[in-house]
Amino acid sequence: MTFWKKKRRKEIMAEIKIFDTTLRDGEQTPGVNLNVMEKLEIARHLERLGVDRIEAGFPASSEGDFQAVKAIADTIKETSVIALARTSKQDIDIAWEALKGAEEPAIHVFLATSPIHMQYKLNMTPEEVMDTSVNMVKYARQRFSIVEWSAEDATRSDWDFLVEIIEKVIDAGATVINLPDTVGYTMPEEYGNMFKYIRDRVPNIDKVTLSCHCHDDLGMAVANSLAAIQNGVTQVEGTINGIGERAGNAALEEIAVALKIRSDFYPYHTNLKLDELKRTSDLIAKLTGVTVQPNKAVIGRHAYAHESGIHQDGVLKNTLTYEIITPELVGVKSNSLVLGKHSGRHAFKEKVKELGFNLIDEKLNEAFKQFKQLTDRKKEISDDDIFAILMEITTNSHPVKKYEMEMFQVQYGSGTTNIPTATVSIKRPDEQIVQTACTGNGSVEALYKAIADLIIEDTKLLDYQISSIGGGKDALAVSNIQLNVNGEAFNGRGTASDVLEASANAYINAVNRYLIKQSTKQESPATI
Ligand SMILES: CC(=O)SCCNC(=O)CCNC(=O)[C@H](O)C(C)(C)COP(=O)(O)OP(=O)(O)OC[C@H]1O[C@@H](n2cnc3c(N)ncnc32)[C@H](O)[C@@H]1OP(=O)(O)O
Ligand SMILES: CC(C)C(=O)C(=O)O
Ligand SMILES: [Mg+2]
Repeated sequence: MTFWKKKRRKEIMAEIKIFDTTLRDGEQTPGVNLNVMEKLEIARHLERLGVDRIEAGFPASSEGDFQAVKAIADTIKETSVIALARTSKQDIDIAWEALKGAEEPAIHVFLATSPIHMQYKLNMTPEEVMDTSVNMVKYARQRFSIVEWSAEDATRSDWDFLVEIIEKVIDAGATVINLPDTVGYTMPEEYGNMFKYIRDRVPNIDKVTLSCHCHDDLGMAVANSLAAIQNGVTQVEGTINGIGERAGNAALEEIAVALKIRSDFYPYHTNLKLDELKRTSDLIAKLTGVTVQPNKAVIGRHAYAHESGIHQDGVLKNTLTYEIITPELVGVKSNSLVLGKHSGRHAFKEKVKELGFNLIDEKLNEAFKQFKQLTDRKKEISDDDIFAILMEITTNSHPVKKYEMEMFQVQYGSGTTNIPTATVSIKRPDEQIVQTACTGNGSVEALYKAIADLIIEDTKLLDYQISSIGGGKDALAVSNIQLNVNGEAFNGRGTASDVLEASANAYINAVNRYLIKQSTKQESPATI
């Protein structure tokens, strides 16, 4: 295609807005519990990725969510920030308090419309659902110029009821209508037909943006979203890496890249900077502790790897034989700056930029110091190693007093005479240094028993994973754990060049995340 033909085609390609709900629906992934600093860093990455709207949370649901939405609304200026609310004046008021500092405050009000939800969950008649939706959309419009209304469980709702209620909420002032497939039940053709049915019958439908929101229970979330787009939807909701409640949400990276690669078939485009996808995905995987499966479409680690001889032969002759997406398109770098023992500040600063971080001088110096310490222990420093340092620096600097590991020693043993024994010394938040020794069936168990003894909070290990980042025998160990702290689940992560040190760091990290959450609760009441 010539340059002018391409330009002309782009002009006639309709724009699809990307609504990212990684921080709201994505955080509903079991065990995921992001703190304010982490959410803010994710929001910065989403802003740079070019999403059109960030759903930052559900402010009325908790103090932590309120704080995070407020911090994001006050900081993110290039992207519209939206928050979720039930059809309740109190939820809408709390959302306003969190969002009023945003460039363009927007609210997302939802109420279920399916018979099963109305009867059993809400205990409301269809008429009550209709009146409540209309009244709360009107109420929200008194403050917000953008009001999205969602018919929760739309795909199991009566289509004629949807036609009726949608017309009324648009008259009440809704500016976006979202029809979610809340339980991932629908099929592509059926979902597309539902949007067509609504567009053909709701007389004022052209006044609003139509939005889709799909879950992946039957593995159809991306296909369903594309079918919705083909039937008049101009906003698509989803999460990066497809994380979310149950089987997750539609993976935004898959939708955006499908639209790009098959632009011959789909006359649509998004505003995403596709080469930002990989680092955004990496950050979210690491902060949430939800790792991306290696064969995941678009951003999985194997998505660009060719294993078998015939494929390798084909790729060597012409990459197009087996590669429909180039790794560069989504920001998978093949030959970027390699850093090591002899690298200086300039190269390090460049690498920090390349990895998507923007650090003030003080933090940059701290990161450089940690990088240099690592080069004393490790010959080759990978991007993943540097990424781990930067994440700790940017998201772990909350002023709350935390637990710190002072020293630990593990004596390994097998058989009946040598019992694994760990001696641990930690500094508690009140600065007191305490020490104990414990035995266990293995080194990690002995270590964790000793740490648990010294931690004041009641802790119980729910899940433990260990993996490595980078290659070679001096790769960094990463431990991702889930810990019950005083009755609530927290993810913890730890990185170190030693497996036991990474494991210990993960345990302490999970408890410190609990402390950060507690301090957020005390700092500012969300109730107004
Ligand atoms: C499809 C979705 O993703 S919806 C969003 C889901 N997200 C969340 O639930 C966020 C986390 N949730 C929470 O922290 C809590 O559930 C809270 C704070 C929101 C509410 O907690 P509680 O007041 O203890 O209520 P609980 O969760 O037990 O029950 C939900 C109540 O909200 C009602 N409700 C559910 N949806 C709506 C709605 N859209 N509008 C108004 N009320 C609603 C339910 O009927 C129920 O009311 P009831 O107490 O009169 O029976
Ligand atoms: C709140 C709504 C939009 C939702 O997440 C769903 O229905 O899945
Ligand atoms: Mg959802």
